Amino acid sequence: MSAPVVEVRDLRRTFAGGFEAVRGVSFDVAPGELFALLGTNGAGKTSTMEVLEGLAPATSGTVRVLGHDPYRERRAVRPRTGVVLQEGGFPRDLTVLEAARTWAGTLTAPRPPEEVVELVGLADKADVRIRQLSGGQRRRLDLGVAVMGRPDVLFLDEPTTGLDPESRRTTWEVVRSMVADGMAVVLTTHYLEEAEQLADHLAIMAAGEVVVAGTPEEVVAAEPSRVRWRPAPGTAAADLPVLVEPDGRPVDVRLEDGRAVVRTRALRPVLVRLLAWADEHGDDLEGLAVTSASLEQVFLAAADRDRDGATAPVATGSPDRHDHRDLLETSR
Ligand SMILES: Nc1ncnc2c1ncn2[C@@H]1O[C@H](COP(=O)(O)OP(=O)(O)OP(=O)(O)O)[C@@H](O)[C@H]1O
Repeated sequence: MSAPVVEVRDLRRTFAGGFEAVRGVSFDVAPGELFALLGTNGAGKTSTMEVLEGLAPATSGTVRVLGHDPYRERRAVRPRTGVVLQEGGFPRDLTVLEAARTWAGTLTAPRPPEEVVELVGLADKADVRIRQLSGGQRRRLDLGVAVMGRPDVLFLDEPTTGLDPESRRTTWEVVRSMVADGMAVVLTTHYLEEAEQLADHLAIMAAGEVVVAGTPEEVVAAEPSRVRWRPAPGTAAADLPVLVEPDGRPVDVRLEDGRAVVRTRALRPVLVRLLAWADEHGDDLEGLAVTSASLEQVFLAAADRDRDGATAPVATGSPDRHDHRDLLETSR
């Protein structure tokens, strides 16, 4: 396997005043991989990204980008890194194409500016001045400029916040094509759909720690699916089915707000057993609803842990997955 493009080991970052915003974060990003960093507001995503981008030193721990310390060895890292310029990076009197050409002039082997302008869907705006672009169009120009030098790694801090769905899609297509060409991308986002669509691996941060990490499938599989129904009036907890998972572990079955609720990571076999139990006991399982775990559910559970102040990492590996989102009617 090729060496990781980004290696983060036990990264900590404490701000002046003593606030520890990043508390022992570790992850790797391989070439041609998109890694998404998710988390609630203030979870520490930007504080982490700034260290990766070489804008701030780590307080402790190790960060390597392309084998170098991005802060101390900025010169070695910077030319091979894609950075999205802050808005206003170009004189606003320049047209889109002039700005792209100006930037190309600073690079050793740039993509042709016309190609980049086309790539980010701004071909029809090539001769429009930057001051006349919408905010979303400016963001796309920034992205085009960031990938113009064919960097090995691209850092994107909330690249699609505030973009309309079409601009967001264009951004996704650009990022996808870059990843397909072998670029590594580290992305922070508040859009779970974005992470689900793009990420090879993701980590959810809460209060400065990674609380869940893995492929999107692993992360979702770590959260139990739920089966609910309305039991007959007067049903007590002792009347609920006693179910076991295929490995013999007892299934969590309880009464919640007048509903019977089953939580399991082995949805299919447990559902089969529940239906057999219902047949045997003449129970209609009225209002039966199956909710497969979703990234949103995992995110909300992580946010809850954040609120509770308990951020023990959840290990995810390659669990025996029973993902039947396509087969079952789901309800939230
Ligand atoms: N310069 C600073 N000095 C002190 N505390 C800071 C500083 N910058 C950020 N913080 C704090 O560090 C924590 C993490 O902030 P950070 O911007 O990394 O979060 P985030 O996950 O990117 O959030 P968001 O989703 O809102 O962008 C927050 O509690 C924030 O208030």
